[in-house]
Amino acid sequence: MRLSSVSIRHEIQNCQKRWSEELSGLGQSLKVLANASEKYHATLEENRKLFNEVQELKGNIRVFCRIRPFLCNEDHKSSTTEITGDNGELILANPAKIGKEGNKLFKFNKVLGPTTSQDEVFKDIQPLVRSVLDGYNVCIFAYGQTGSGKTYTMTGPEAATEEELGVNFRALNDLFLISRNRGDTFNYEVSVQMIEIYNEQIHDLLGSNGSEKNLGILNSSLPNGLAVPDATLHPVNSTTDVIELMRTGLGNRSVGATALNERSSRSHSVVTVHVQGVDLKTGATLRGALHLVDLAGSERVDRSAVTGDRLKEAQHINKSLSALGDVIFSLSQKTSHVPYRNSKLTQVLQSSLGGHAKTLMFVQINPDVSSYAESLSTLRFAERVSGVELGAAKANKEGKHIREFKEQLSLLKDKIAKKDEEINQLQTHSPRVKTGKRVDSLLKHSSSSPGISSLGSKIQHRRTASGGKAMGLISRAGSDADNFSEISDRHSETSSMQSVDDIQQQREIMVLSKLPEDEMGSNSADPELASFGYADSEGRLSDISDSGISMGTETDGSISSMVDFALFPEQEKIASAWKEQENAPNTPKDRLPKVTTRVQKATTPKTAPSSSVWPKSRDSTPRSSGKLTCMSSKLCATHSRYGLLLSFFRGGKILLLWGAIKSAVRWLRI
Ligand SMILES: Nc1ncnc2c1ncn2[C@@H]1O[C@H](COP(=O)(O)OP(=O)(O)OP(=O)(O)O)[C@@H](O)[C@H]1O
Repeated sequence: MRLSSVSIRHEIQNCQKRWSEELSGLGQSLKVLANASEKYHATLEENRKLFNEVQELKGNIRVFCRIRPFLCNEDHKSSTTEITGDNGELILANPAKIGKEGNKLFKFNKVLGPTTSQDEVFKDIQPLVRSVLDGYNVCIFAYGQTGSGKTYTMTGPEAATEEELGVNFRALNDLFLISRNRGDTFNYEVSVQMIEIYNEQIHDLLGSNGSEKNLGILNSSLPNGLAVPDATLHPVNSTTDVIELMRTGLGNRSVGATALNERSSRSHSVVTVHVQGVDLKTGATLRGALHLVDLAGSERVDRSAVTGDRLKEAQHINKSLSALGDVIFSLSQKTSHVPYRNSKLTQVLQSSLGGHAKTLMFVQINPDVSSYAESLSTLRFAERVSGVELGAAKANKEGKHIREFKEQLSLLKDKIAKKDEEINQLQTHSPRVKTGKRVDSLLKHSSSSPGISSLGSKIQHRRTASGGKAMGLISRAGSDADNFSEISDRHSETSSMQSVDDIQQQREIMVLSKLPEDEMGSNSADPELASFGYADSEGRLSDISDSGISMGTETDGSISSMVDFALFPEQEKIASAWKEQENAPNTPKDRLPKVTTRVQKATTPKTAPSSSVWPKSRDSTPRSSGKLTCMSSKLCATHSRYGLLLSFFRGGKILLLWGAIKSAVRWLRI
């Protein structure tokens, strides 16, 4: 008995030993497993991050799917959606099909379940919002059927508590917070615009006189990111400012009651936050814009049981959303033409959908069984959106000088636009202009060389080496003529008084003719043109005067016919004049300028100022010689033909007057 008890004890001890050894072995392998699983999770997390980074580099539109909770009046038991883990996967189950057959799997950047709070939603998009302060353009928009929670996500419910505030408020709050924190290095200015697109019309929601006016959209947004420049831009400095503005804006939104959602907004609302930051050290500027878009509900017209105005609204909404779909589709197909212009919505969002912006879409889902069809089409649309690559986002950073140049450029563009407007007004007021398109082109031509650009051309032509000074002089005369015609066209052509500007222009031409030889470029390639430079002012006065007269006699002798011819050259007249030129006995055909346009045909034979302007030609060749024509065509090709013609004509008028005064004085002396 004793022996057997000892052996049993030994056995037990051995067993215990083996167990403890096995246990420690198990423990070690468990540790290895735990390590492996930890690594696996870390790798998964890293994979997700890398995937996001790749998407960011490609510039993919990020898609977050948010499923709203059941409302009181909905059947809580039957949901069409099932979230599988936190990897962005979502299963949509078809209530008509039982089992796996009816399940459809969708994958997005993130799926937010019905219990996700507003704060959690914002945390996920916070980095995106903050990048606005680094000069990026960001667009966040909510898409989904009516009543799926778009307004809840973007703005929050009516009379929201602090926890219920939506993305709009939180984003602006966050921007204020960060901009204040960066106060030592950056000076930020934040301003807000709020518009709505209702029945394809754009209304300002923050305007003082309501949202009645229909605003226009720019084809490409201004450097400051404004696509709708006429919408009121409110500077904001605090959260209270923002809340005030949002209230005003929301109050102005078009709201109608549909059978689906009592508080259903029937318009797309776009809140744009413009941020401009100046680096206090370098003076460089950062410009970012954040578009927060609450789209109107996508709905099947039959389901919302609407008629009349509401039906019209629904049709407009669906049309603009399908235009959005077309844009998304062509972006994902990388087609050369993207149909942005098919709707106001796509026009407003153009810079965020096709530019180097960061774009995120909240796809809102109503989990109710009755909404299965809408949920399916919404998720399919979202899947297509997530495949769109916009290209890597780019920050809008500008050095101090570039900013200044850009400002100057936009000022100059403004001036040009104003001049064009003035010309257009004059065109409509002048009875003469109604008759011909040619005047259009004439005026446009002169408007396209405003004072500043012609100033540039003056300097440039003065320095022209190959053409010599004479050419430069002619060029200058040409560019001056452009200005001249522009200025004087504002006044009546038949006005008895010449404007001071006209006289000054003529004086300028004369002063230039007196420039010293070295500046004139005596080694001019074209002696005939160079000789122009030597003409004394007196001589040129009479020359120009002659030219005016001879131009008149070439038509029918009357000044009015001369003007008519210059402005409205008839086809046959031009053709016959041109034929005459060609058939002239002393005209070598190869020296005739090639006629490429009607305008040139019209002006060339007539613009050829009489030979007296060109001393050598007067002596050696007949007026209609090929040489002269060639010279005049050179002149014409270099500069505004019409402008020059008018300039000579007007010069002729002044000098005619001047000549008359001189002879009167002489006659009195005699
Ligand atoms: N996440 C959520 N938590 C609680 N309630 C929600 C949530 N999402 C939406 N709701 C509620 O659902 C209803 C409809 O939401 P909401 O008005 O935001 O829909 P919508 O998609 O903007 O509709 P519409 O297209 O007509 O503007 C509201 O009563 C809202 O409070």
